[in-house]
Amino acid sequence: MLVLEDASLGYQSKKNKKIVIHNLTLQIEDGECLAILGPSGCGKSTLVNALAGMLPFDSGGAFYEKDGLKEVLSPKLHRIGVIPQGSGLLPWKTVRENCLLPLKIRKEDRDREGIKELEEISKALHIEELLDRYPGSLSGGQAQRAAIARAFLRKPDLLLMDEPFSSLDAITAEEAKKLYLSLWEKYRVTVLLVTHNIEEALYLGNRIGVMSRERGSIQYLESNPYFGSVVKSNDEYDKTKDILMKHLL
Ligand SMILES: Nc1ncnc2c1ncn2[C@@H]1O[C@H](COP(=O)(O)OP(=O)(O)OP(=O)(O)O)[C@@H](O)[C@H]1O
Repeated sequence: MLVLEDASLGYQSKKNKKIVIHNLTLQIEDGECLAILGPSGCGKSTLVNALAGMLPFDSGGAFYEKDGLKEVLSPKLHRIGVIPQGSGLLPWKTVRENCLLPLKIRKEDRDREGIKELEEISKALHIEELLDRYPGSLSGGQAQRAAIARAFLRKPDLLLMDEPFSSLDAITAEEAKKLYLSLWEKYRVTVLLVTHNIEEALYLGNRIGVMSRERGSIQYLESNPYFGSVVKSNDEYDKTKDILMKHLL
């Protein structure tokens, strides 16, 4: 379980410190996807970067609890996967090398096992023909699916997704989300998804939180009956979207 306790952080300029996340507390259960919606500039990427270990918390912090043991969340101790808005693939490495790199870096080069799993995951994401290609020769949707493969191959303790489908056109994004979800259902990874897309949050989040711009606080839609369902439109669904939209404004 991921636990964020009274976490605050911000950016220091020459003149002052701008606090972006104020005393934020949240939990994500093992195998749960918490989708956080928030208006532009409310601090979604800042939160993701802090959880990925790229920005330090000023106070409070993030912890990973397993089997009664609570440790400070850290990329040194935990496998933290990130799927950013752009794929984040290294352009000078093939898709296969990109996918296996995180295992190599952490000396988790599970050789045959890793290679076999990569084959399975890339088949599930329909990218098995692309493994020896370089990212520059892929379409946006293909590159994003490669980034999903790379993240799942690590079997992350925590997967962070920052607007992972927002650079794709609607049809490509829908396909990539469907493939991601089928993989998530198989691996049951603990996920924090940040997005400004209400329908995406309703489709991919077991639970939805809305982050406000002013206080950095989060209001929750505790249960999400639309998780995993492609809903075109109906009164209840539209009402739920309206409620979320009101929190966002
Ligand atoms: N490196 C930085 N230095 C100073 N301020 C920053 C830096 N990065 C982000 N900010 C500021 O922190 C606030 C939160 O930014 P952040 O990128 O986390 O928001 P966001 O919710 O992800 O926005 P968006 O949805 O537009 O990507 C914004 O006001 C932004 O200008």
